[in-house]
Amino acid sequence: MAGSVHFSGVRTPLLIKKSCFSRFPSLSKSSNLIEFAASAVSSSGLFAAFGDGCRRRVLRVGCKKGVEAVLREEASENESSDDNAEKLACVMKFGGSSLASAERMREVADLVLQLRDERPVIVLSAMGKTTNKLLLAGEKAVSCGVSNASEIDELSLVKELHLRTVQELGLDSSVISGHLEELEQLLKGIAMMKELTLRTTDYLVSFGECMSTRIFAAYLNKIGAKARQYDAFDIGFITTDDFTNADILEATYPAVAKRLYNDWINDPAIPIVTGFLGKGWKSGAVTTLGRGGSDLTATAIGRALGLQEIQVWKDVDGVLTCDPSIYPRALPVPYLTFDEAAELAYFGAQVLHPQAMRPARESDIPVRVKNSYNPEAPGTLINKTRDMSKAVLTSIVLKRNVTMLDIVSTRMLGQFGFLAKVFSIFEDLGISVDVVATSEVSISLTLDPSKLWSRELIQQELDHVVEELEKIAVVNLLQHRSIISLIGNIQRSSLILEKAFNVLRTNGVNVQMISQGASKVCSSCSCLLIISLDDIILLSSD
Ligand SMILES: Nc1ncnc2c1ncn2[C@@H]1O[C@H](COP(=O)(O)OP(=O)(O)O)[C@@H](O)[C@H]1O
Ligand SMILES: N[C@@H](CC(=O)OP(=O)(O)O)C(=O)O
Repeated sequence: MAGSVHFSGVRTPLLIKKSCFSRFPSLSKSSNLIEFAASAVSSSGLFAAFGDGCRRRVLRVGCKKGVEAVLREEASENESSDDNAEKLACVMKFGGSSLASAERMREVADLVLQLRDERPVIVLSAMGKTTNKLLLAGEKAVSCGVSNASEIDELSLVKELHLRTVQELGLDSSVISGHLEELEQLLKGIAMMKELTLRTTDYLVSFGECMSTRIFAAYLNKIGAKARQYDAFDIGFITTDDFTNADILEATYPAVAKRLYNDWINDPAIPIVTGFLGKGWKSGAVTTLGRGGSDLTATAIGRALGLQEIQVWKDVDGVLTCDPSIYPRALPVPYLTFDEAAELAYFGAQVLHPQAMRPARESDIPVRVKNSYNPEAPGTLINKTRDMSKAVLTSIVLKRNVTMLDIVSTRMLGQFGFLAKVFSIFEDLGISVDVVATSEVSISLTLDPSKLWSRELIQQELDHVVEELEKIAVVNLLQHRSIISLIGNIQRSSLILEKAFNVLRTNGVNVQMISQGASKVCSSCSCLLIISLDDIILLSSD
């Protein structure tokens, strides 16, 4: 294959079904449009800065002049009244795996109190596997009939987990009973409509984070640590209206800073914020940031408040050399750059949300990945740069069940406009392209199903893509491929590839596509090898 290139960032917009939410009053949690919706789109890009006097902290604010002026004014007012007050200094995010039970909530509360001097903002995901259960409950509600909606197994499991947790923590069930009733009503509504839109899906899963944060805040208050619960969609997390995969808009940063900062100054209490959730700037409805999106909530808060450190607490000793479910002897990687971490996440490492590094990188705030089950472990520290002199291969990521297309032009050599036509087809169909390799007359690429949340591309969509491409090319569709991403030192890429190919050859595995992305500025590279599913099974068992 000649002239192989890698475009890791070629993305096309997601097609979104029109929602029927407005016809569904019982589902309409919040119909208010966001006050500063206009500033979200017409952001002036002006930046204001105010420091906290004693710390390396610059709050950069990209917003419309009006909001900016208000903020600056309030900041200076606040600064005069709180010169000696201690400011919020770090954000600690705990995922579902850290919050699976009452016992885990207690342990996380102990951890938060031990690190109280760091004056943290806490971001929480839903408890355990609640998000998956809510999604499944929603799917079942579509076809189970209104009278059966209350009996959906997953609803019972969610209720049971949350009520048991509340009881074991010695809290009053009123902390979440309203949410549980509303959740049941919502499932009945879905059953009645026999339809689950992306918008309703987001509203449905939001119950997980809304309940976990309420329980945790109530527990901290009960044990005498003053805490205050916040729903992210109520404190300024403004997003696009791309339900199930929304992007945070710039207006979020000043709004969140203003709300958390003012409350902290006026009446200090540990802020407990829902991860994963936002508010669509046009619809005013609850949105979510894509699976694992609480990591992004944490880094966005870090950037909004100009904090000193962002901590992401998981159930592993940091970012590991590969997925421990594939290779149990995987080791923690002590240091990573933002670019390496983003690359790792983008190519499928479940440990971090693909977009989470962006706010941290933009504001240059270190991110520490720690283990809530083993707080003593040093974890992984992610920064702008690191010493690469001894680095060879940093991490291996496996992405399974990838669809690959070989597209060969039916025209003569040297035809111009072929690539443009191919990509415009993907753009029109709203399908995201992942890895790309080209030669003079052909192009091989893989399709990224991640924008179509929690499901693979369906056969109908694939048939449609092939049909459109066949108008200009001969197309070969290959399903069930796997991408092995080798993330390592750009200076050692030949050594990395030599070793990788040695292993593959020894195991009789043929590589069907190869692509290397390298950035001259970030000194790391990612080599992507695409092989068949059978071969990956062979390699994993070896
Ligand atoms: N390279 C990797 N390093 C660390 N964990 C990984 C990696 N690849 C996959 N994982 C999986 O990611 C999980 C941690 O992420 P996640 O489940 O999202 O945590 P949480 O829900 O607490 O945010 C680990 O339990 C591990 O199985
Ligand atoms: N609860 C959401 C958001 C999230 O970030 O979860 P976690 O931190 O447990 O991966 C999800 O399951 O996707």
